[in-house]
Amino acid sequence: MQKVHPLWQSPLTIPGGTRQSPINIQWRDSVYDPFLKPLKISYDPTTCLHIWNNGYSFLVEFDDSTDRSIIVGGPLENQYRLKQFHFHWGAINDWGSEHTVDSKFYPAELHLVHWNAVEYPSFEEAVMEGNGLAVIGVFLKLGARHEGLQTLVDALPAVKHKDTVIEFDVFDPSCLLPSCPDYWTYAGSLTTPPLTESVTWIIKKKPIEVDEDQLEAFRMLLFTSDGEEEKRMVDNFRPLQPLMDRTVRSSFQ
Ligand SMILES: NS(=O)(=O)c1ccc(C(=O)N2CCN(Cc3ccccc3)C2)cc1
Ligand SMILES: [Zn+2]
Repeated sequence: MQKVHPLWQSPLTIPGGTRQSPINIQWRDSVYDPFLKPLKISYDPTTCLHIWNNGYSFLVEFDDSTDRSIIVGGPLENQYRLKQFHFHWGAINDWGSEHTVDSKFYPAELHLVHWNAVEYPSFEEAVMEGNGLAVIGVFLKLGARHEGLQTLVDALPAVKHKDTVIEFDVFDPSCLLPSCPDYWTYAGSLTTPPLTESVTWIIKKKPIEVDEDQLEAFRMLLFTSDGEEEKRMVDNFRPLQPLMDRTVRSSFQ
């Protein structure tokens, strides 16, 4: 009998899944790959469209009809277009991230979602292909207030309920990336339905710092629609999945 985690209403493990996400990154088991290139990121802040509470997280979505916001290099064969970014977080600061490092949870994790527009005609089709998506993961740790994040936090009360959207027309997500270029990379999956094994994960080694009020702003969002009994949007992370026959590579020694 498959274990079904109440939140995701999806099986905890995919039958026959061999590359599921998230995973624990055991630092000493990761393998330095000198052939990994630096990741090149170029985002156009005017491609930002809106913020949307989809009932799992809040997504900041981008106009992906052209190659104006892209990443290239790193472990990637092609350039990938930015589609959206979102976060996963906990009810308290002791957990919340999807990936862990040496079994340590961070209070939250940012995912910048990109798709292979060189090989596939749409995001929806790329979601179904082994090399369709590239997601940059950035850990959030408790510390100093993050000024770039604050513009996003200030807009969250407007998307408190599921299926609410607010226009958000200029934002450069590169302000949410740590300055350190170091990352781990491995072949994985979406961490929400349909859990397809289509993601090249690029997990930044260094976290960014955010303060308690900013994390609390995430926690005041709701899974529920206006008029329903309120359920706070917290603990929206998938449980860790088995590494199976995978190696995590590092871009650093
Ligand atoms: N946490 S994560 O980074 O792994 C992640 C989760 C969800 C998404 C996302 O935008 N969607 C997943 C598929 N869904 C729509 C869809 C498309 C085709 C078939 C079915 C459904 C949208 C992207 C990244
Ligand atoms: Zn995610």
